[in-house]
Amino acid sequence: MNSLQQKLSNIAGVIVDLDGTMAHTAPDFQVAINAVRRELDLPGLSIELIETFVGKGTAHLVRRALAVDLTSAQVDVHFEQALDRYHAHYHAINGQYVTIYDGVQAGLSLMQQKGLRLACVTNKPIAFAVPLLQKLGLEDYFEVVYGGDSFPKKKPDPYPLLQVCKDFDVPPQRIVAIGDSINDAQAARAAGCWVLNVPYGYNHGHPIQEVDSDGIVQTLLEAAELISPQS
Ligand SMILES: O=C(O)COP(=O)(O)O
Ligand SMILES: [Mg+2]
Repeated sequence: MNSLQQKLSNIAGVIVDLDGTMAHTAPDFQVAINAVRRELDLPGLSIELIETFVGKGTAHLVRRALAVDLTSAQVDVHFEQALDRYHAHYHAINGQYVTIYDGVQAGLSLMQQKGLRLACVTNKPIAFAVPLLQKLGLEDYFEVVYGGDSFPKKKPDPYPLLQVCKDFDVPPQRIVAIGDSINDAQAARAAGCWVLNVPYGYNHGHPIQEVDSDGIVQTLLEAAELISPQS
């Protein structure tokens, strides 16, 4: 057993992030953001740029997408309506252009077979998160799902992760959080959970190797192979 496997033993539950970890959702974000920008007579943005805005919730995404060419005073003027329009556009397409990353179903299935309890904690609004999980056929893996608006605080605040620990009635050191961004790692560290990062998602344009975590796994299946409920 290597030292990472040792750390990830005696685990009771796993908290999995959604955008950039289970699902490549940036194409949906691009369609909805560019629809809002079109209504404001602004040109479309590339998926690569939009990916750097993902991970801190919808309000952050919309603000950053407006700030590409508007001053901060102009962003303030347009923000509320742009957010409303974004919600409408996103609602209309949620999941349409999304793909699941390799190893997600296999990883979640193996975690379940090992007796690990599963929660999904995302910064995506809960009204979008649950239908997306349903559409992708992933909803049944999770005992609980929390969105960025489920509580007054979202990742990188530890609050939603600590709530899962309470729900499962297990201490944070028996929980592993898995995510694609520094938000997931900071929330896990602050909660006292273990944290694994995946390298294929959206880390605000920064290499995932710069993030303080317990390890990087290539897929959720690799994570599932490392994590064990036995000490
Ligand atoms: O909506 C977002 O900002 C992304 O959310 P997630 O990476 O926490 O799933
Ligand atoms: Mg993410």
